[in-house]
Amino acid sequence: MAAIEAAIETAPTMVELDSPVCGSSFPSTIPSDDMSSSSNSASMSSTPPTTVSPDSMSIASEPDALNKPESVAASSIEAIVPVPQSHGGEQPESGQQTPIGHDAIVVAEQPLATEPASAARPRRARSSLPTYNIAKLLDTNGLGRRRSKGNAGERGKRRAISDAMMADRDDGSAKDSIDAAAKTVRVVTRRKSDASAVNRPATRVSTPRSARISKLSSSSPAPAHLTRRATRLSGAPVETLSTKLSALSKRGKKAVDKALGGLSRELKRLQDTNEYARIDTRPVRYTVWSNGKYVEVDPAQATTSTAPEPPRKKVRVDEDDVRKEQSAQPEKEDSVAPAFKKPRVKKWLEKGLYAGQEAPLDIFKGLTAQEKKKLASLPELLPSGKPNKTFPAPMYNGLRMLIHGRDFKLPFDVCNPLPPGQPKPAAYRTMTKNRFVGNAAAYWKKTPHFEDFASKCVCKPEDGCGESCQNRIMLYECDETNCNIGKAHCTNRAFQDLQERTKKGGRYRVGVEVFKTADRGYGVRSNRCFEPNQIIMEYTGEIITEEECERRMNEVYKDNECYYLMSFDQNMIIDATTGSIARFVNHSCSPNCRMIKWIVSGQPRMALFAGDRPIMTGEELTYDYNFDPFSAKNVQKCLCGSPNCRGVLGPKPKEVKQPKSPKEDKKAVKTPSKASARGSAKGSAKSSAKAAAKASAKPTAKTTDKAPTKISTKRKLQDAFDFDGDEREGATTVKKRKIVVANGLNRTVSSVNLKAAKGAAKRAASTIVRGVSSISVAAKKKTVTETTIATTTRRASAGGVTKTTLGKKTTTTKTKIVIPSRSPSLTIVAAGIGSSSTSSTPGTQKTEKPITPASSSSAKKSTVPKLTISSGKTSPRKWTPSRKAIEAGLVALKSPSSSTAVKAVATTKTSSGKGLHLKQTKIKLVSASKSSK
Ligand SMILES: C[S@@+](CC[C@H](N)C(=O)[O-])C[C@H]1O[C@@H](n2cnc3c(N)ncnc32)[C@H](O)[C@@H]1O
Repeated sequence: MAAIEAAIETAPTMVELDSPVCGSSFPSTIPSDDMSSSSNSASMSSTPPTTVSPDSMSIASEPDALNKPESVAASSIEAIVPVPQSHGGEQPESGQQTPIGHDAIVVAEQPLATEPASAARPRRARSSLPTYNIAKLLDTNGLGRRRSKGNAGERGKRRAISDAMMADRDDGSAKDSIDAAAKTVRVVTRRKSDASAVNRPATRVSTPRSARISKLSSSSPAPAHLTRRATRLSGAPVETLSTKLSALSKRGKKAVDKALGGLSRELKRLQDTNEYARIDTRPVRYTVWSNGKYVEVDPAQATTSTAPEPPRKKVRVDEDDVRKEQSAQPEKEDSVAPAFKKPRVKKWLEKGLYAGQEAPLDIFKGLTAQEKKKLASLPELLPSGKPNKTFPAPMYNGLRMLIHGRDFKLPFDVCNPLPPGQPKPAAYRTMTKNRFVGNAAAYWKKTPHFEDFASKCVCKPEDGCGESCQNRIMLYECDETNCNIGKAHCTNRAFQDLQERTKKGGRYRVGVEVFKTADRGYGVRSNRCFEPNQIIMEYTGEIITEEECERRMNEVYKDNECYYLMSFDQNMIIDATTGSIARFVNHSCSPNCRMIKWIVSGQPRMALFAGDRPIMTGEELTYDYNFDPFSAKNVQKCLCGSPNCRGVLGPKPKEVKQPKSPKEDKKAVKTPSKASARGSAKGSAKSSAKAAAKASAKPTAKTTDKAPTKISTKRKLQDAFDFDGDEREGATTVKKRKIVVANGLNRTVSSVNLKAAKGAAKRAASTIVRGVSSISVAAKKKTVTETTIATTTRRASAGGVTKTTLGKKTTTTKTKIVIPSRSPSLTIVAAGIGSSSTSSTPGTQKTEKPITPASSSSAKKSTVPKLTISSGKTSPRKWTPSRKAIEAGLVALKSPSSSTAVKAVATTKTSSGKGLHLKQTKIKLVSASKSSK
């Protein structure tokens, strides 16, 4: 006690001696306005910093700290400095720092108002505020002083000063003060020393330090605000490094000093700081947010460092499991006391959506026979014999969905990723329904199927008017008048389906859109998916007669680049110049669609159907024009880009009429199609179709035509167009062609006809005129060659044998040529371009170079429908064959290689008008099959 008191008393004395000794002009007091300024002023001082009470400095710089009794800054327990009331007549304000010389700052804190002054002040404390140059006293003024935060800018300066001072010291002024005892003291000082401990040489202290401390604390408890705490947050005084060091023996201190020697001086100085010890002196504030809003927290709670616990995740506990566990618990406890917590068992979903619902006893209940049949054939319902060990499907393998069905739906954008804003063709008049113009209606009424369609099919409900439906085979759409099974079961109502689909409108229901192709003008593409054979859109327009067509070609469309004319029946043409967008569908040699003509409610209608494979969104829709250039001059280069492209908009190779071997002829007689002789009786066509349907249903009908095929025409045609090797493939492959009996469902007319070619070709006196022909005419501005072709497609009633007869009355010189019969669904193109074989001299008439003198047509004009196709302008993508090719083509035309041949009469006339030299070539093709002769 006496020692401590002596130490306290010594301090003022030393201070008094300090100034003259040091010779410094330090002011005894430097009043500071506030804490920060005091801190700064300390930093700005030219005196080297001291390490005395660094914490008090840092704490003093924190205004918050001063307000909190438990966090009041002070030195450590060992550095309890009595606060005198007055010194030199000046009383610093509470909370101000009182500088001690330039180096050390002791925070002068007034005792709390609640504490009595006597208790807060030691007995012998001076009323005036003393100043201590503790650094000087400790001989640590040459060392750096720890600074409060935010004074980094002054570091360099401080270092410089410090170095200078160190140099001074090295010069000897302070040499004497460096001795062995001081070494120890310095170490202690550096490690958070206190003045009293340092000032007293270790040798003078006889009692152990711990004893002294305890004595001190018990005898004169320091005011709470002056008691240094290790952390303001913990509130509990901790044993500091200095106390530990001071308790060490000399040897131990040396060891520690050595161990710390690796640290830089700066770090060593900082070792006693909270920052170094990673102690947060500011409470961490936790904010609470709920539903995106800030929640006010009780300030008392907010100031505490304890963070609110995050909400715990709710753990779902299955009540059954709890009960089970509870019931199982006593048993287990009885047997073996569980040492560890039982691991949780993972739960798996074992049932589907409809778990727990009763399965229908009879899944076929309420279904029609057809539905039952369909359901029974579902592979999902067939017993597999193996237990299902994979994830089970919804209840009963999705039976509910299988029975009731549910449409799969996706947002339209997903199905239709096509970018909008395609360039649209110039405005044109549209027509959603065919319209007869002129005599066309009268013509139509004269056709046999105008009455044929009315007779009913013989299907049963379970058949659903499938492939064996004679209506379907005849390409008659079922309706209430001609269908035996009714709408509920009938599947042969494509046009009605189309109408229902498009009735509400909308892009998806319409399903197609016009777009601009790179090289073929406009085209049509799908903006939805289509199933195989599904109806896509109708080809509508004005139904005109051949004569009307010719007139329009010459008068109305003579300047047009493209004609939208489709031959689809005898003497009738659909002119889609005013019509549906189906007219923009381009040709492809590998098409994904077919253009098929149907009779719907007794009216001729044409529609584009998907092919045998589904169509995806964005695909360009194409069909095979079966484009017959007829003359090499009229050929247009095909730009479809398919691998098997024929190179030109020419006829399909497979459509080359297969000559019949005598064997086949015999077979044909035996086939049921014999009943198809149309001429036998009115309406016999349908009955023959029924017979044909039965025949076609039998798989035996599939035969291979092994007879040598004469394809001279096609080959010559290929030659005419100068096909290269690849393009010849089509011609060579038709050498041996299998003739497969068509099954009748949504097949092209051509395939139907091909099937029919099996037998009844020659006896096809009764003709079902059903030719699907497309017309594409290339126009030329200056010289127009007009080719007139009359087409009659005759199809034998026994499954559709078709004969094509092309004919046109000649006006001038007649040149008869015989052309082998082509596809029944012949597409006729007369793209007459300036023919080199005709003179362009106005007023003169030149007979086109006779191709082959042919026998005159034996076909009766009255029965041969005519199709007039006029050539317009030259297509910009004009195909110009070589002369040799032309010759070859002509040779081809005159090759009567087929038993069923078409005789053509080609006429050429040249006329002029309005400065234009019109050269018209009219070719009349007449069916000249041997049988019909
Ligand atoms: C009925 S139009 C089709 C629509 C036409 N692309 C348009 O822009 O109006 C027939 C014409 O289209 C062109 N065309 C169609 N398919 C073609 C193809 N695969 N290659 C070259 N041109 C084609 C030909 O000029 C042909 O005469």
